[in-house]
Amino acid sequence: MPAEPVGSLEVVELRAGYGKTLILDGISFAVPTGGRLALLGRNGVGKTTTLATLVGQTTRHGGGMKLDGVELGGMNSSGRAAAGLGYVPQTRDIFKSLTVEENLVAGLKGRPRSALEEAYALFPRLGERRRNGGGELSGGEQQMLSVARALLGKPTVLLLDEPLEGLAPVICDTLMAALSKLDMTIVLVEQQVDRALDFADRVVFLDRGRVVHAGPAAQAKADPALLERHLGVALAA
Ligand SMILES: Nc1ncnc2c1ncn2[C@@H]1O[C@H](COP(=O)(O)OP(=O)(O)OP(=O)(O)O)[C@@H](O)[C@H]1O
Repeated sequence: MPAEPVGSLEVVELRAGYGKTLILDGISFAVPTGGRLALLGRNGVGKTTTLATLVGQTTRHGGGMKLDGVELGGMNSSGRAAAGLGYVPQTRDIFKSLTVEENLVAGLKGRPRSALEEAYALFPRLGERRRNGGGELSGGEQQMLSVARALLGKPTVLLLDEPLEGLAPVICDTLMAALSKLDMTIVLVEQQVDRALDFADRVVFLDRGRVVHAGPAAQAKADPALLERHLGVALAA
């Protein structure tokens, strides 16, 4: 019997924020199993808040979010991770005082140590640096470590918050090439709009906590007026 498809995400009329402050004002979107969604918008429109809400780090005021049909709203963060959500926050929260390998072990979640080879296969650089401290790594290496650690938990949906921030173009290339090999559902928040639209199959634009456009990524990339309207930028020709 074929395995059940897993990793479908559905967000319905989600309202959430920080304490009483409402930031997300009824957002809805869906990502099918294996889909790649770019979540874009100007600064401060609620992209990080959307990912943080999915993993249970904000106050939910209404609406819901389902992973493979199971409502996540009532679960705490570790329950959501166990349900299949992987999260790579903007802060790249690796342990700087631990080695690369120790950081990865912290992401194993009960899996055998041999699973570390998956991380080293995806990012050979981490294998070379396995005995270095997290604090000794370059920004790009720290980001690789942050992504690799999230992947070791075997998520079915990976949430990535601005993974390319502050990285040199050649490192961005390496990271995006590795992410492109992943066979899972991905939601990507990213300021590098052209790279995000190349990576994703669909895009959602947010503005002030609402969805203002949803559609195919390629179509958005070919529509400078749309990008200008929702991002205030035009892509280089
Ligand atoms: N911990 C917090 N407490 C209160 N308000 C917050 C908190 N974090 C973010 N906000 C506010 O929520 C709004 C949305 O912020 P969010 O970080 O989700 O935006 P964003 O679209 O990810 O923008 P950016 O690209 O700047 O990260 C902003 O007005 C921000 O000031």
